[in-house]
Amino acid sequence: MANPPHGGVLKDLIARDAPRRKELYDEAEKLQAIVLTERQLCDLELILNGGFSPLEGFLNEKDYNGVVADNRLADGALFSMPITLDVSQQTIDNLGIKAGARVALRDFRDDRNLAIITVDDVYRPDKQKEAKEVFGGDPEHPAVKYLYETVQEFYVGGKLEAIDRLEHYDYVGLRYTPAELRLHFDKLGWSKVVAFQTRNPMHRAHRELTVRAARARQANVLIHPVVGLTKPGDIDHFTRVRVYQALLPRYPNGMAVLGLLPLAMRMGGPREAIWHAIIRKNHGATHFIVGRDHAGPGKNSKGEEFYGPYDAQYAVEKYRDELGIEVVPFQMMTYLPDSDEYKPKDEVKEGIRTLDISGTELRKRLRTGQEIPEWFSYPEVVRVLRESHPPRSQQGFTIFLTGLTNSGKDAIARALNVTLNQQGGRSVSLLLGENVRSELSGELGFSREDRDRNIGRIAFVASELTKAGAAVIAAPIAPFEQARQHARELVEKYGSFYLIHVATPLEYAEKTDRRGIYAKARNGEIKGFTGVDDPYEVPQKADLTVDISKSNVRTAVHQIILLLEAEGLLEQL
Ligand SMILES: Nc1ncnc2c1ncn2[C@@H]1O[C@H](COP(=O)(O)OS(=O)(=O)O)[C@@H](OP(=O)(O)O)[C@H]1O
Repeated sequence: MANPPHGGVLKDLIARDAPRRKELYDEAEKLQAIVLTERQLCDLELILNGGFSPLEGFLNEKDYNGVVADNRLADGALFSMPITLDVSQQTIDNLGIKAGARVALRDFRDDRNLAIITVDDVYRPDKQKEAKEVFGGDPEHPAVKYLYETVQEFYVGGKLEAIDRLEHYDYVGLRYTPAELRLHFDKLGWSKVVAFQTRNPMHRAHRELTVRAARARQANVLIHPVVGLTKPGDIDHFTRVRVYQALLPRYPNGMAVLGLLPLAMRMGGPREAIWHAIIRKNHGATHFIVGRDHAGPGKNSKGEEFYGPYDAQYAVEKYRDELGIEVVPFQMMTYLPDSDEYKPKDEVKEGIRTLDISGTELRKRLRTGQEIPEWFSYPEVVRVLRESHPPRSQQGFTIFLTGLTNSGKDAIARALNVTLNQQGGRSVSLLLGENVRSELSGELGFSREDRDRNIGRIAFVASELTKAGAAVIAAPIAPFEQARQHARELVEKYGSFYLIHVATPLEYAEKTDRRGIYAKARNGEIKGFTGVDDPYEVPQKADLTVDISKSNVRTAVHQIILLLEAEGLLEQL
């Protein structure tokens, strides 16, 4: 038998309300609806399927206050994370949200009504208190930032009735609800299950750790990775799930099961560890691994940890009797090359050689294509990671040339296009200012606002192409620093961005202008022309500055190629 859920009863609202589904569906069609955000949707899914038992809805003020202050719902039950439905004053007014009202909760992805909330109360949370008590208060903590920057001013509390489950289109077969997982364990005859939480790829150390934890208790393993929302910058869940799938056959004798958890993490360290344990208990696990710095968000900008390395372990220890799931505290595993085995760090005798590869080092090796040794990970796992992290020579990038009309930026862009095509290995996209203007920005003029919009479009296209692995060459005037910076930020989400300032002086650009465009600007035929009667902000930190009046197009292209070469972006021929 699987572990009893938190509070004794699995609050599987989907199953509970199934007989009334049609009735609720029809009612919701006539109700006002709150369209849920991504995080609210994740929370809703785990309320509806019982993953957050004993919750049956979003917290009302009494429960919220108890959870924030004391890790307790109003009835005294242990619960450590405030699960709240935040709305703006405008939404409250528009939808007429007040105590007693029934409001539909809608999925923004497909406009389906998933539940009805009967409103208990609408209240204004003390965000400062929530930030401090729940997350420790550091304004740089991602959940605190989210609380201040994204969460609306009011919370709506109330119980839910379930209309339907959320639709998923990825890894459907691995998305077990708590009830499904419990049934699965029953079918397998598993009575002891050690759950392992992760938001990262798993390697040999994790496999050794989980097998060790299970063997010591004659238990099985639930690999229970988070696929809802994790920390920005984490490896995407698509890649991670392929990693877990590749790792699974490495467990002895079918010891482990893989199930995906649609949780929106808060990176709340100790609070999060208690919450995670409750969630795993609800999914039927009897044991839960809590490692070093469990669910911690790393360091703040001053280099300080948000939590102590073992704060999460102390927190679960404090509530061990009430938790009803045995917490397995774990040290970091380290590799002992002389005996070719993994051991928890605290069990390694002094003087014994150990080897580790940090997350940063791993990312570097993936980026550069450097070897990842077999003692660290399995070849099939590394293969999956390499597919999603091609070496620099196969990654996309954007060369963003900025400068005055006839500065030579277009000639450099065209010549670079030819040079990169000759090199091969990537598709090359050329976004010349005038082409973008005719194909994408036909309705825009040359006011600051329109220019920003134009650069915004170029940045969007460049970032999408960079994501797809292309070499992008953009050559608009882009006279404003802010818009160029925005373009950099957008592209750098997916690849490298290089700002090339074509700093050919105005006099030269004007003197050599065979199209007569400067003449038109001078005699007033074209108004607000950059360099003539409209400003050009000189880039503060260009990656390269070239000047056609002093050298030539060939030299400029060569300099750019050398830059790309030095960055490892060009195939080593
Ligand atoms: N008022 C005014 N100011 C500046 N440029 C003007 C203007 N009117 C038309 N043009 C011609 O439009 C071409 C494309 O400009 P951009 O899209 O690169 O400008 S911006 O980056 O949006 O500011 C640009 O050509 P290239 O510089 O050759 O691309 C200009 O010649």
